[in-house]
Amino acid sequence: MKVGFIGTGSMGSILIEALILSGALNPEQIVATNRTIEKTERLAAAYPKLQIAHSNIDVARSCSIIFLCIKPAEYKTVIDDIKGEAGPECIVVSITSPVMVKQLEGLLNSKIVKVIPSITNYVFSGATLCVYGERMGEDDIELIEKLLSPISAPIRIDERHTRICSDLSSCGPAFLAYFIQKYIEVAVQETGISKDDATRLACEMALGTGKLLTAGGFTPEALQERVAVPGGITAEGLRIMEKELCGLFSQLIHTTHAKYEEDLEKVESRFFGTSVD
Ligand SMILES: NC(=O)C1=CN([C@@H]2O[C@H](COP(=O)(O)OP(=O)(O)OC[C@H]3O[C@@H](n4cnc5c(N)ncnc54)[C@H](O)[C@@H]3O)[C@@H](O)[C@H]2O)C=CC1
Ligand SMILES: O=C(O)[C@@H]1CCC=N1
Repeated sequence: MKVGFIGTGSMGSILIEALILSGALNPEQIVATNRTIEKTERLAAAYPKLQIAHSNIDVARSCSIIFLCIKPAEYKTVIDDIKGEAGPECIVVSITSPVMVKQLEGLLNSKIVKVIPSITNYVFSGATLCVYGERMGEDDIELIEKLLSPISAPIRIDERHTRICSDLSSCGPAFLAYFIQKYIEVAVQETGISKDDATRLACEMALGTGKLLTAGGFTPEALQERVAVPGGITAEGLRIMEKELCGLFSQLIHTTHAKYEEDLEKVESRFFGTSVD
């Protein structure tokens, strides 16, 4: 089985490396290309058996699974490139949230699955969000989940919830990292602790908290309750957070969803020419 990657930018290269390092794929099973081919050449320098393709058509011609690791604006070109080659037995995996499975089913004869990864997959953790198209049979689903399982927990989602699921799973690492960065910056400014010490402590804390909230069996509520002893210091900190952050998350979700609606419209107009703008 050959697995193709069109787009070896940030997410494409993370997926390729994670799949190789986890043992899910051997480098010789991978055929990859990118508009700027040097990006794929850099990957091939690290994994010499990985095959570089010099066009999107070559990837489609040689692979039974093709990952599209490109941005929404790039779909039209790539779909036009591969549609003559990606046949009914081929599984096309799209990793982009505002491109709908139905849109791809309308443009390609292949089986379609949307898989939204997360940077956390690089360390074999986090989710991959899966939306299966109508042409995906049980065997195809099993094949895709077998491929994704060594690097993630594949979780089936309703496509209507793509945005909020990717906010939590894929944008979440950046949001959490922002919180940690600000906490460190202020700790340094206010107390004179070194940035290195503060960073080490905060990052070890984040790792341990993640473990408690997964394997450790804690819910977020139970964890707070356990740490915030009555009359203690954590409770005072939580009181401030509740006061200062209460509107933040709904603003965050409204903002990501508004941007998503914009992207959906742009994709619709590029594919079908029916945008309002
Ligand atoms: N970065 C992340 O954490 C996540 C990204 N995604 C999604 O993955 C998609 C790609 O994101 P990134 O990898 O971060 O973007 P990126 O810009 O780093 O990578 C896209 C790659 O596609 C290549 N490309 C563009 N047009 C092409 C064409 N016609 N043929 C071949 N290659 C072409 C570009 O040269 C670039 O290397 C986006 O839709 C993003 O929303 C999804 C989940 C997480
Ligand atoms: O920032 C972005 O648009 C992508 C989607 C999910 C994570 N990164």
